Amino acid sequence: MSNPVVRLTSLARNFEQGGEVIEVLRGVDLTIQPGEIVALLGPSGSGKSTMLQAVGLLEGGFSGRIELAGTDASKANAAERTTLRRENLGFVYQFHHLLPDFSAEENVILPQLLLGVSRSDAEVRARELLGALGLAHRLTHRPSQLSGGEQQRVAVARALANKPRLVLADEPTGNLDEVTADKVFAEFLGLVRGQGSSALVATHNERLAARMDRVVRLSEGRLI
Ligand SMILES: Nc1ncnc2c1ncn2[C@@H]1O[C@H](COP(=O)(O)OP(=O)(O)OP(=O)(O)O)[C@@H](O)[C@H]1O
Repeated sequence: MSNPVVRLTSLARNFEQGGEVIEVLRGVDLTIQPGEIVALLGPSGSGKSTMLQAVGLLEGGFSGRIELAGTDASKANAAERTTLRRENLGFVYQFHHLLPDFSAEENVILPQLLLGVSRSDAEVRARELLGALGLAHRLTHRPSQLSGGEQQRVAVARALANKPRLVLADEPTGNLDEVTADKVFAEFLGLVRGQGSSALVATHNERLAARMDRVVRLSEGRLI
């Protein structure tokens, strides 16, 4: 059997605020298998974003073990973490974080070039993804010329461009009205499933959570 995509063991994180220590994560254990789509629920401030930042290897300060595709990322140096991130992960946030001076297509091409994909292959992939998301007519638009739903679709295409083993999504449709959020989320899930990626999706939305394969909840620093 192949390695789990992620294995977290006793993941913990404290923050210090005004001399007081807040234990946000107090020993999180989680294993995600290839192709599994997991909803991460929890009240505001429970540590969902903190947990995604740990798995995304975006911040230090954590204790415990983070394994990505069989590699112990907790021991990796900064350069190794960057490589692990590029080769394994895709990110979608509540706000699109697209590069404002680049077109929709360029925003989806760039992460592929960073991984060494040829420009022509990257263009084919960008058009395939943007086409599947109904944006074939928006390739040359810049983010500011797109609607909120279109911007999030481009962000989804960018996250999936390199067929990451794991997509980390933090309230990916939290900034959209309900109807658009439902549509974009369905498209996101369809594409993630279609390419066999796994996903860990932080959300407040129980309705969206119910569409995923498994739901985990953060409560008092642990998963229940
Ligand atoms: N850099 C930081 N310094 C100090 N405290 C922090 C820092 N980052 C997060 N926290 C605290 O950690 C707790 C968890 O924050 P986090 O953003 O992970 O929660 P969340 O579950 O994602 O919340 P939300 O649903 O509102 O986005 C909060 O109490 C927050 O104030």
